[in-house]
Amino acid sequence: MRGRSTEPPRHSDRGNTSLRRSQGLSPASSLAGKSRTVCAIWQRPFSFSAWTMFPSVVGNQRHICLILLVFLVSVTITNSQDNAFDPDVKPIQVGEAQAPRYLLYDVNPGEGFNLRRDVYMRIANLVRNLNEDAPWILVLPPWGRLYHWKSQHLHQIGIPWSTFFDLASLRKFVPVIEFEELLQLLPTPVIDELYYLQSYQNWKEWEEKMEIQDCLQNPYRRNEETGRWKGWFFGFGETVSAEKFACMSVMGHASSLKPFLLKNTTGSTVMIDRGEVVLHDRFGDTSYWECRRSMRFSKPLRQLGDAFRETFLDSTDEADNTVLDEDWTKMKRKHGEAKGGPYLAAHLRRADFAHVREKDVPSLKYTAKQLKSKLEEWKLTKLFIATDASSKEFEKLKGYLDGYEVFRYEPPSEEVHETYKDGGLAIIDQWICAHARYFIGTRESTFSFRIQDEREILGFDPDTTFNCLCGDKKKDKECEQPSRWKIVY
Ligand SMILES: C[C@@H]1O[C@H](OP(=O)(O)OP(=O)(O)OC[C@H]2O[C@@H](n3cnc4c(=O)[nH]c(N)nc43)[C@H](O)[C@@H]2O)[C@@H](O)[C@H](O)[C@@H]1O
Repeated sequence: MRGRSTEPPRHSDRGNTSLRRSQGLSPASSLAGKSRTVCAIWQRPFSFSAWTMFPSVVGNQRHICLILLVFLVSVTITNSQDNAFDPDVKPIQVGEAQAPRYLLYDVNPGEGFNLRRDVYMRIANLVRNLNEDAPWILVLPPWGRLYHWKSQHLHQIGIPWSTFFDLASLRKFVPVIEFEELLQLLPTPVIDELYYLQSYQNWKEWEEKMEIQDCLQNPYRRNEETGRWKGWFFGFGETVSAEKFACMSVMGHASSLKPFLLKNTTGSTVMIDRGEVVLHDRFGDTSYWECRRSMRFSKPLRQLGDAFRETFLDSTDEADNTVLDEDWTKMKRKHGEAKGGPYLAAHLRRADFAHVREKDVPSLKYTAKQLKSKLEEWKLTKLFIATDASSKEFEKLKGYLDGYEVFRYEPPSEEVHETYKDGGLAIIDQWICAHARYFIGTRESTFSFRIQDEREILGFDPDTTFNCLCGDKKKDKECEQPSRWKIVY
């Protein structure tokens, strides 16, 4: 299967053309809210302050409400008529709002943080697509049990998304809630339907298809007493279970699950595990980038990164032209607008990566040689290194970089590490790399890819972003540089 341990090919283009659409909830779901608003205004006397500012409008209030109501009903009916995949869907009647349904997902336990972020984008686009027809809410899978999070003294399970990301920003793309919020809403901690995705075996030609089949593997177990299915459930497996379970073979894009979810499931909570099996609907289009832009890091993490930049790297947003608009939907930068702080940043992925992708990861000595050459070219003396290398390796690398100021992020207190965990420190590393005058990453690492995205959002010249270190053996050959996946609005 493509795209398991590494990011999927960045060229997925087959898919549902209906993905290009305006933002926000579907007409159906927004109708539920809008109809309530309309009725509230209808019943309200003329004291409603915004309206009283415009007497002529207030005078026609009832007429406007009536027109709005007729318009909203017709929009809903038109949309339901457009619904090609399910003729049975009934148009929603005013005052009869559909309850939202909840989509949960999980990813192969072996995957790292930044590949998981990529899977979030596939599922978020699916949920956005679902919302064109019915109100669905995406349930954010708590973070935990990640192979790369090595700090044993920290409890790193069941971490809510708000620790790492700004939920208000995510919600400007698609409705989301934390898993623990969902548990508070449910009468019992039971997920109605659970589908374990798997790839088709021995396929010859790629075609979009799916079917319920025997499980090739299954990490869930049926409890004979209750008949319910038990499993990891983001570390909440002691209490959480699923009512129904099936394995589903899939070959397709994330939104290929839409008709299945709308027509073949009835539960109010539906979970798909192994979300990485489905591909991006489209890689690199406007919708992809909107979702990516909505994945703002949480403010405290950004502030910690900014404080480090200012203290050690003489870097501030004002001086570097990297001022962030708090509302991502309003932020649109041109390439080259961002200048970046007076330092060079490198992401040096080592640990397991150095074994799995031996040819792409240079030795420390050759890394230093490449970095020195870039520092000279850019006339910079400060170097920030984000790395999962051990302290011993880092000191060795520093030894090769004599004459330069070399920095690595250290949390200002143990409390910061305890609060934001290994995942938070990695995000701060990414944030600092994203603000450098010049960035060079590790080939094929999704950690480096996400830094490249961030720099595209900030408006850097792509020449300063899409660069990677070369393996030792590539010294004399041409070293392939990363594809330039530029932002589109
Ligand atoms: C070999 C493969 O590599 C793939 O990793 P790759 O794409 O680089 O990137 P990720 O999927 O993020 O996984 C690498 C993890 O290692 C840590 N890490 C890597 N580089 C740094 C760094 O510079 N600073 C800090 N603080 N932490 C770092 C961090 O926890 C990060 O999420 C994995 O997704 C696959 O599961 C597999 O392990």
